Amino acid sequence: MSKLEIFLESLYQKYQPLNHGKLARYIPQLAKANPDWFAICVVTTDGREFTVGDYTENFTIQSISKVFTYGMALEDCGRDALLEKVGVEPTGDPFDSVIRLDENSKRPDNPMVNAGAIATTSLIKGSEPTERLNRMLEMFRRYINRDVFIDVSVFMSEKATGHRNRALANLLLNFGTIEPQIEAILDLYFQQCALVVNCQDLAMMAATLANSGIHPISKVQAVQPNYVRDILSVMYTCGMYNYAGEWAYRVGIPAKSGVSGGIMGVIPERAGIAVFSPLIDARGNSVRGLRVFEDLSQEFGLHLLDLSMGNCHFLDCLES
Ligand SMILES: NC(=O)CC[C@H](N)C(=O)O
Repeated sequence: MSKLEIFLESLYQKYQPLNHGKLARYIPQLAKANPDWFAICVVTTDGREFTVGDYTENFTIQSISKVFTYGMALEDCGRDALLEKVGVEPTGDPFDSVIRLDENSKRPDNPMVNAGAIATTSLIKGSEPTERLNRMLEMFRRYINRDVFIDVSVFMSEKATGHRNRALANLLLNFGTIEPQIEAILDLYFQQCALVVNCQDLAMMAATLANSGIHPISKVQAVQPNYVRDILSVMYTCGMYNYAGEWAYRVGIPAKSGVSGGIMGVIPERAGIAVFSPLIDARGNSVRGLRVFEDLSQEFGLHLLDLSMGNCHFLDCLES
């Protein structure tokens, strides 16, 4: 067994008993998750996979989707046009906050909070909703390398209860940031959040970003390489919501979390890492996920600054 496999197994044993945190309840379907689910996956940029726990368990991707639709909007509109609509400034506020939107008016701070993500999704090109949805699914397919689908009950559940996101969309419309078809825009946003993935998929998606946008197995270019740095920059500064600063300090990995309990991290040129465990803290980040990433970063020198200072020993840990 490689050092990495041994370490992943020990992390699983160490944190499985940790049952702090709560299931997300504000989307009723998410409350049906099993609080014991726990998986860790690492996929290297050359396609080697290391897994432990419930790594084939399906869940909806939720906010982690924001990373990928941001990449798609960059391709569809270009960097400058997108920057005019959505900034790249961390907020320090909860992911669904309306406060800064009202203060700044017109331009949401960044694409990783809900306001910015809804504005980003509104920029995806296509002549009508089905075409936009199909283009989005096609984009996700390039990262996952198999057919993809949407969990209709989670989608309907969020559509029926997502009043806060609807309020954000109305504010964005009021400021002229998005077009008037807000129900169609929200549908596409809720659909992207309801994309079904497992932990292994997430690690593969992260490994694709780590590999300049090329899927490690299929070798398909999932996103143009010149946008990968933009994507990783906003993940690094804004991906963990109002924990982003502490995350950069303690973990130092460009990452994104979602309320269904996933966290995906990118180690440039080396690997993608994903953890899935649905118990989340008050900020919406997986409790076990945070611990696992902290330990992995410490153990193998995965902090971006460790990488640039030559203190990373990730490649050694792949050896037996
Ligand atoms: N943080 C999240 O994962 C939030 C995603 C959720 N669909 C929402 O928009 O509220």
